[in-house]
Amino acid sequence: MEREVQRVRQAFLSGRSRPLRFRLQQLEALRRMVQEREKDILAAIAADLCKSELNAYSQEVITVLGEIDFMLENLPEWVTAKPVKKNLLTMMDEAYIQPQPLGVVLIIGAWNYPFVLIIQPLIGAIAAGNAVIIKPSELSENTAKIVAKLLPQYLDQDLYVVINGGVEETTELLKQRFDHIFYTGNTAVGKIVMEAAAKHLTPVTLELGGKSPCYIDKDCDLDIVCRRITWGKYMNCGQTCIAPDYILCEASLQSQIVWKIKETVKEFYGENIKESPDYERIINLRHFKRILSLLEGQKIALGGETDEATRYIAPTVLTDVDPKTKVMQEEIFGPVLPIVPVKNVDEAIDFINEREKPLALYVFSHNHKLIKRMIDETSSGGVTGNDVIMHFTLNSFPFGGVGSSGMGAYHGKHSFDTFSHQRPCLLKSLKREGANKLRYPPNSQSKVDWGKFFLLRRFNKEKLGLLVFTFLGIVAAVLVKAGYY
Ligand SMILES: NC(=O)c1ccc[n+]([C@@H]2O[C@H](COP(=O)([O-])OP(=O)(O)OC[C@H]3O[C@@H](n4cnc5c(N)ncnc54)[C@H](O)[C@@H]3O)[C@@H](O)[C@H]2O)c1
Ligand SMILES: CCCCCCC=O
Repeated sequence: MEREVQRVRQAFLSGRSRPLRFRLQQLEALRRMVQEREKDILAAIAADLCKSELNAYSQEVITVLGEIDFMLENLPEWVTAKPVKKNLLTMMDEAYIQPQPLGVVLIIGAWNYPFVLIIQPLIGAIAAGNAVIIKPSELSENTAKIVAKLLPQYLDQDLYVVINGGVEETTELLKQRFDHIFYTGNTAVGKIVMEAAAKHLTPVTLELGGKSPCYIDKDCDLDIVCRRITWGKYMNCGQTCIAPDYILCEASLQSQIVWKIKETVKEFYGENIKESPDYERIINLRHFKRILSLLEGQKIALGGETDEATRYIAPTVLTDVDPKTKVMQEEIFGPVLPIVPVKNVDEAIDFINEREKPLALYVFSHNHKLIKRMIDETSSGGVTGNDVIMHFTLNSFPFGGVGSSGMGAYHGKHSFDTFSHQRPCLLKSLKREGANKLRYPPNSQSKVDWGKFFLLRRFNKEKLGLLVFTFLGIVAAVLVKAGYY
């Protein structure tokens, strides 16, 4: 492992990942890989999650292609040095911020969207000029294998390396020194990653999970609300980091919500859900059993049917859920939707604030003020009002968590920034030494006064213009009087 990381570091130190032209060429090669080997990639995702190729394409491949195009379009502007505002002491100097690659980046992916969750950060890391080691999730083994097979066929083999393996290999990998670690997965392992990173003072981005609440106000169109929630909750069989985890609403709304979700489930997946190409399966038996255990003692208002052999769990809704029960203590990450009755929006806000900060928050209401209030008085990684999931799709947004749902963010320019060091560069001349005398010892009151003038004095542009104009006027008058003109 050590030798492998060393090999990647040597490739980074060769400097070839840095030129803009190289980065663009690698991103184009990655796009070619996705386009030319689309069938293989879709088949791998489909095999891992019992997902139709159409769904694999629209949930993962589209995002990857969109991200590459966005980078190719904007990278030339992002890599250029940006001049910064100067003060009176540096007025004659060159001052700019130059984004630079961090070095060797480790990307650890999760299994639930196994392709996009490693390739999207990879795009950002390449765009920022880094070398990368990718560790896909071992639970989505088909995608892990295809990525390990394809990447070396299209990208620089020494700069971008896939290492497959489970906990043992990841533990070994985490002992190595990296310049950034980008981890996607559960919060418990997030802590392990951060602890390992701390040994080398390596910065981390942690894309974690949590229980994302969904508040439904009584003032809304429940048909539309339930259609949107059904889509976001049961997509990928509930195994989505930003799926609405549970509903908060007034008790009287529960029966209508259950009825409307039931109708929508029928509309989306037909009478026989097991036959629907749009309904996935739970990733493995361990997660299947974990989700089943969350149903114990609950009032199942919809669904609840399961089949262990195929790891099928029907779209399920629980009503009158007690917040103290197990289903409300951990992220569900499956097709089970508890409804927790609350009296009103105040109680909903308190409920959210008494718990860990979630990755996403959803609020449904015709009342814009109520949505704004919910946003102002709570905290979460991201928010979508009157819909679910959709903030993920806008790459001008930073995507990430807050508190126990994660730290750092990515997507679009935010990925480029995450994998870059914003290096401040101040270039002075060896001339004009006179002005520098002010800061050299021995110090004096008049030097301090000049320092205050140069560094603390605020000029507004008009006043400064007037000052310069007056100064030039005086110089001109002196010169005229001295007979120069
Ligand atoms: N914020 C996001 O973007 C995002 C996206 C997807 C999933 N998630 C979250 O991830 C969780 C589901 O993923 P998961 O954690 O089950 O995925 P997982 O089991 O695939 O684990 C994630 C990665 O961690 C590694 N890993 C597991 N145990 C480890 C250990 N002890 N030491 C070192 N590495 C280890 C795995 O090899 C894998 O690559 C959910 O909480 C979900 O909300 C978050
Ligand atoms: C539509 C794709 C959503 C991907 C969300 C990633 C987290 O699980």
